[in-house]
Amino acid sequence: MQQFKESMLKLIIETSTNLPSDVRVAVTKARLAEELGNRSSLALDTIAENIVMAQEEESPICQDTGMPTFHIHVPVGANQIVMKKQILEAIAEATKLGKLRSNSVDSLTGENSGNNLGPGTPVVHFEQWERDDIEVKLILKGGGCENKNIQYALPTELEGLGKAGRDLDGIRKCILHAVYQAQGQGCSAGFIGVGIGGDRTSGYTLAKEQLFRRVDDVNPIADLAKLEEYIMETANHLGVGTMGFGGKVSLLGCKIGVMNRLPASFYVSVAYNCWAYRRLGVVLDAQTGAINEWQYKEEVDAIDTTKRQVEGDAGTRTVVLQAPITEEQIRDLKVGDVVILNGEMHTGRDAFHKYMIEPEHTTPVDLNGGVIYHCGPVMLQDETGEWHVKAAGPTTSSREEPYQADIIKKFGLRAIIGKGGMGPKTLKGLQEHGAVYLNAIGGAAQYYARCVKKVKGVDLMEFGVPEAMWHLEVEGFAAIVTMDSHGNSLHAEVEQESLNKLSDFAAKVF
Ligand SMILES: O=C(O)C[C@H](O)C(=O)O
Ligand code: SF4
Repeated sequence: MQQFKESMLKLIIETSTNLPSDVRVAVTKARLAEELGNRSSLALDTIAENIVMAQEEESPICQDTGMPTFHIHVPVGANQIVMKKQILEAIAEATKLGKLRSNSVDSLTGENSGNNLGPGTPVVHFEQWERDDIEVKLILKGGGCENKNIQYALPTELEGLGKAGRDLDGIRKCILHAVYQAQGQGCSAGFIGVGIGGDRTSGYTLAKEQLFRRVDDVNPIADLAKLEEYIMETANHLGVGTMGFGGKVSLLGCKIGVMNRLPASFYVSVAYNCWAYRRLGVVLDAQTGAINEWQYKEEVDAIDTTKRQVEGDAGTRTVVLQAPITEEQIRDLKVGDVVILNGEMHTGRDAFHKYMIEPEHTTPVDLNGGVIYHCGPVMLQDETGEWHVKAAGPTTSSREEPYQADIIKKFGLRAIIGKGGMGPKTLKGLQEHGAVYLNAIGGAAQYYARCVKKVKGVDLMEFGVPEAMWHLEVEGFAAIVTMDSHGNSLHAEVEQESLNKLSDFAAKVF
């Protein structure tokens, strides 16, 4: 097993940087299906470019490299203790190389372990089988889409769909609702794994196991094959679109599994995975640990990175801004404008907002007219001590909803960049204080990393790398105004429209 650790390191790096072939095919299909010239198609262009960049640079597709979860099949008698130890070493090594973000945080103290190791991280499941080789599958599922997982207990009442009973039709309603409630926050268009039955824990496990199925397989259970097909067709009528921008494609894959349940419980558990659906597998020689075969890696057509939309399509206006920004410049912006940002921006996410809301705390730099980017980047420090951005896409903004309006006021911010949109309190704050919300393309971590020309410094490092306040000099950072200073929110609009469409599917189908 002398090559096992090296094989695991290869698997981790490939999974983080090189999207599986079936997922690439699904993204390409989405680009062809989306209406040319709309915002979702623009976002898909960026996603396609990002996928290719990540592979070329061997850098993380998305900065959130997720919870590394291994599913391993071993022959009887294989030494699982040694394998687990080497997996942990490979995880720490991949983190040091900037292929994984340090993502393991002490839930009580908030301390980041720095190497992706800690209680519960990574997740490693072993199972024995009768073959004499080893199979290791790995999924890197990020936190934003994990937050959009949902578990239903039937019977229940669902907004837009009414009663969902303990039958196939009730299950159908739960799954449609799951896609609706995710909106763009889990970086749609996503993939869902569904677990019917089990208990609260095994139901979710079953749902997550579905994510190891191939996007193009056909469910062996006829009823579920029919349901999967129905969901794929119907969910794409909800109009959520890529990033929740509205559009024809909201779902890229749906896989449903079933297990028995207790008489009193009927769970439908849904695991939502973003478009950055990073999972690969390898088959290893059990003696040497060498890789004999890769899974989910077929020859497929290269991702076409030709822009399918040109600026100015669909009446899109492009505005170039240099930070710091004036109130007048902000008041001029409307939902739908594309902003190209140059100058300085500062990252600030969960720990930053919670800390800065306290009256006695202030930022180490002047933020008047400034830009806060909801982002937890992957960073590497060179021998001279200089920091470099390895991946830097946006994180889900809605988590900052309780704080954002007050933070805008307290520091005189003019722009907030994130993804998935924010709620009514922030919208009101933007209007009152003359600020704007810009939606960057979730998961496009290489695309945005390229816009960072210099890391000017870092503060609040005690929060750990993803949560620290990074001061970045950017050039050509493109994002779309989705909430303006006049009370308009594209997110509120798309959510309402998709709820209306959801109610079109309330009638019994199965
Ligand atoms: O933690 C992150 O960087 C992003 C997260 O996966 C999210 O989708 O919000
Ligand atoms: S930022 Fe988006 S693409 Fe990245 S892990 Fe989170 S949900 Fe997935």
